[in-house]
Amino acid sequence: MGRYGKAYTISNVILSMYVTVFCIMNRNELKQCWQGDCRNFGAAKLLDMGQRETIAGPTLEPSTSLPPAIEAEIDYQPLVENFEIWSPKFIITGVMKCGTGAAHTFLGEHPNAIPASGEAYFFNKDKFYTQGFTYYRKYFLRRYRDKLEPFIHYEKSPTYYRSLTAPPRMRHMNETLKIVNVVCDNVKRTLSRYLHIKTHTDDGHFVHNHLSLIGTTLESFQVNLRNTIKVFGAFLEDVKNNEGDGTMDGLIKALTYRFKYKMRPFGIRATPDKIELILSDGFYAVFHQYWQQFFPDDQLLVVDGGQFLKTPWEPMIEIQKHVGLSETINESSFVFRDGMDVPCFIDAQKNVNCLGGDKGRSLHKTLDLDVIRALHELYRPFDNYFSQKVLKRASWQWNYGLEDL
Ligand SMILES: Nc1ncnc2c1ncn2[C@@H]1O[C@H](COP(=O)(O)OS(=O)(=O)O)[C@@H](OP(=O)(O)O)[C@H]1O
Repeated sequence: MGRYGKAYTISNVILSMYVTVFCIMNRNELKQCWQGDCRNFGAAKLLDMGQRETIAGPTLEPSTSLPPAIEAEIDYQPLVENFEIWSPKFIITGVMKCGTGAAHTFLGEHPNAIPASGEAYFFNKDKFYTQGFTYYRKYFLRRYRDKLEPFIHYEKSPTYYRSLTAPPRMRHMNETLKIVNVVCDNVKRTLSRYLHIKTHTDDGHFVHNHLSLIGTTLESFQVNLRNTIKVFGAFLEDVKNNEGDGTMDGLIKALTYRFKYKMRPFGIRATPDKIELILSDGFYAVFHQYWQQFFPDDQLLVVDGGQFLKTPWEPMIEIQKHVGLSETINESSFVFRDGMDVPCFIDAQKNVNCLGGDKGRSLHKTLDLDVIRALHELYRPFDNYFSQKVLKRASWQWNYGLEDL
């Protein structure tokens, strides 16, 4: 072989090495790697091929529109072996007290769905996330004899929906993950949340005495709530006019900024009135738009949790379709048992599965009419913005406490 022949062979080898590397990495990965950041190098492909026990993350570029402090907090954990097999394919992310337990329990009756063994709070609590995916995997090791292949794992932790770290961390875990968010009438949610805090403070389950800050009885809670609604309403008006442009759009944008920077009314430290924290948990539009930064709309399902009390098959059919399960659970899967005013699951052998005793606290309690009205007034523009502008669907028919008027 002559001098030119040798040079031709060497340049062909270099070219084919370059083409191979380029095929493994996408254009962005390559560019980043040239610039010295090779964390993303073929990570997803290595995972598919199962070549290493742990792989370096993240598989996706971090979002560009997060405050630097949050970017730093995300701290992606490496994925682990056999991840494709055990990891959840969908997650119920909230909303706390909206019927997430009903969604989780009823889905657990599906022959191809395997629930996690508890609420993991893995993606929003650093003390769990920093233990890595080996720790998270433990939630999915339980064996179910009655489940059929192919099965899919799922998890629910009802406070993921309002977390800054959960969406990017989940996307890092699996960019095709399906999300289910159960929202509900904020007036009933406020009552349920109070009763939840009261029960768990009284039984010593909660370490901090939140109850003393919001009202030790339902009566005193309502006295405080009346005052908070007034002060909070004025605060929101200020934000709308001074930080937004006086419109609802502007208010939502300003609140989104406040959410991302953990300011009042979202940051625990920045919000001295703890009732405001309960109320801002109902600004679903703010949270949902944040999730939209990380997942496409067709992976984000929102259902009305109020339906779990009357027609649970409706949200169940929507959820099964969304996560790719057969529509096994339908109207015939539910029964209203004598003496119980909530639907329970009934299987082919006539076994009945009702939700545990800590669900249904709010069903025989209510708030005073003036409080109900004031809360509806506060939430109506937010709920309408969420349904019409964000989800592009008809308004929710939320009128808790006003049904018979
Ligand atoms: N079928 C059925 N059976 C029992 N309870 C039902 C059902 N469907 C919805 N609900 C309502 O769900 C409320 C609890 O919501 P969550 O499960 O999301 O609560 S939690 O965040 O997990 O603590 C719970 O709120 P409370 O009434 O305040 O307990 C119920 O009203």
